[in-house]
Amino acid sequence: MMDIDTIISRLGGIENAARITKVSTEAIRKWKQARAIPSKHWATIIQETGLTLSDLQPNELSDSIPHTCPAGANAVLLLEDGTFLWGIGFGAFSSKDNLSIGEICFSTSMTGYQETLTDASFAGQLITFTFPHIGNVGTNIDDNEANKIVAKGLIVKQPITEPASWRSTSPLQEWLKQHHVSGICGIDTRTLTLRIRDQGPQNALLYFPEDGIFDIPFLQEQVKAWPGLQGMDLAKEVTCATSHQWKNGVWHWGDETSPKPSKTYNVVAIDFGAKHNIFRNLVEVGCNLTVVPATASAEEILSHNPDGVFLSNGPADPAATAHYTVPVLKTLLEKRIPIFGICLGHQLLAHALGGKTYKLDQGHRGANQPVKDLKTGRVEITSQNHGFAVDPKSLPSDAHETHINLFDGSNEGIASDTYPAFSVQYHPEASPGPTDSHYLFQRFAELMDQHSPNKKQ
Ligand SMILES: NC(=O)CC[C@H](N)C(=O)O
Repeated sequence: MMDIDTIISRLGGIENAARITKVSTEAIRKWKQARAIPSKHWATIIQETGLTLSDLQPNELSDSIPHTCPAGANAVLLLEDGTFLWGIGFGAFSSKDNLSIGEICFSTSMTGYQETLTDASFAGQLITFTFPHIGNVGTNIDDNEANKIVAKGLIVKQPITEPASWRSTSPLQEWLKQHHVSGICGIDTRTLTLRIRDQGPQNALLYFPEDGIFDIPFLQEQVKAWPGLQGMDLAKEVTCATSHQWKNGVWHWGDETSPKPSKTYNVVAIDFGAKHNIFRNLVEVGCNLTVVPATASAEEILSHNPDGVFLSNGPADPAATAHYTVPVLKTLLEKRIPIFGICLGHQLLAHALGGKTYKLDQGHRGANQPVKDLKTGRVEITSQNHGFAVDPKSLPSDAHETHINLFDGSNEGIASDTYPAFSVQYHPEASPGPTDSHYLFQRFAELMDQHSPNKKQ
């Protein structure tokens, strides 16, 4: 780790440092005194001194509390357990009024960082990727799963490089800036991941101040005071404002028009923070989609004469969202409307059937989770992003477990024996991830073929 005196001498002393950074010698003396350099000067200093990230970043977890920012770092990641990680910030600067605070989680996906950052299920969470190179292909206008970045912050190992893709329309750090989201690099993400794995989910705060001033006691207070995801309903914050139609199907290489499905179904999708690729896949199997807000009443949903209802993925604690959705879902079940749920939708269906959910010690986030279909014995490699799970023992006798996770045996799917309703914990739409489970969209179409209330009329 290089200290501030060495950096100033590398720049050729105070006079030269002032000339290179275009600030007064007075200001350089203040930096020396405070042992901190404001963030906006780092790019120039790195360029002029030829310093590398490893010269600047301690790159180890520290439980002791350094009250001054080490020279070279300009951003910090604080964990609730007292861990400090100094690093180099990118994307938007932080502000004290709008902190990047939430639960820290890791994703093992090697691709699809843009889809992950825009997946609304990540509301209230900071994401660290176990894959060290994030940002290599920039960002583009097609790979969004929502209209904005929903994750609270991004934590990566390597600095973001120039985008190497013909599809890129904006480098990752610029795109983050446009969406007012901060990132930090130079972090030992392996050690960080082990800490999250071993100690379980906890609060974290990423701080990248423009003025280089770190009010550590304030930041520590904030990270401790954040209430945590348990008991939190964030679906209301990420759902759509009003009902609307969804028309786009899956994007086919070189052709933006999907083949016309032979049958069509009237489907109402309840949006708890839905990923766009789920809707595209539903259109692909013939669904005419009406998307309604998370708080839509049963009357409103039924007024669309649905052949089926889809329950989307979404953020935070299903038990909190269940308070206002279970009465609606119970009405739909009683009316024998075919129901298909994904992730949060799966957990809400379990609640409506009388089951319970709990917080996992270790969430599943990545594109490599093996799931076994208990009926066929077939194993699917799935894309996942969840921190809560359905307790299969809590299910009533007329509902059964259909899929399990082969990493930890947790529940991955349920079906009702009384009602035409089934759901999965994982993400058959992938985006990012493998497409082994696409058949589930077809299964929903078949359920509507058999049980649509409109068929009987
Ligand atoms: N992707 C999702 O829908 C996540 C569901 C829920 N928020 C969980 O973390 O378990």
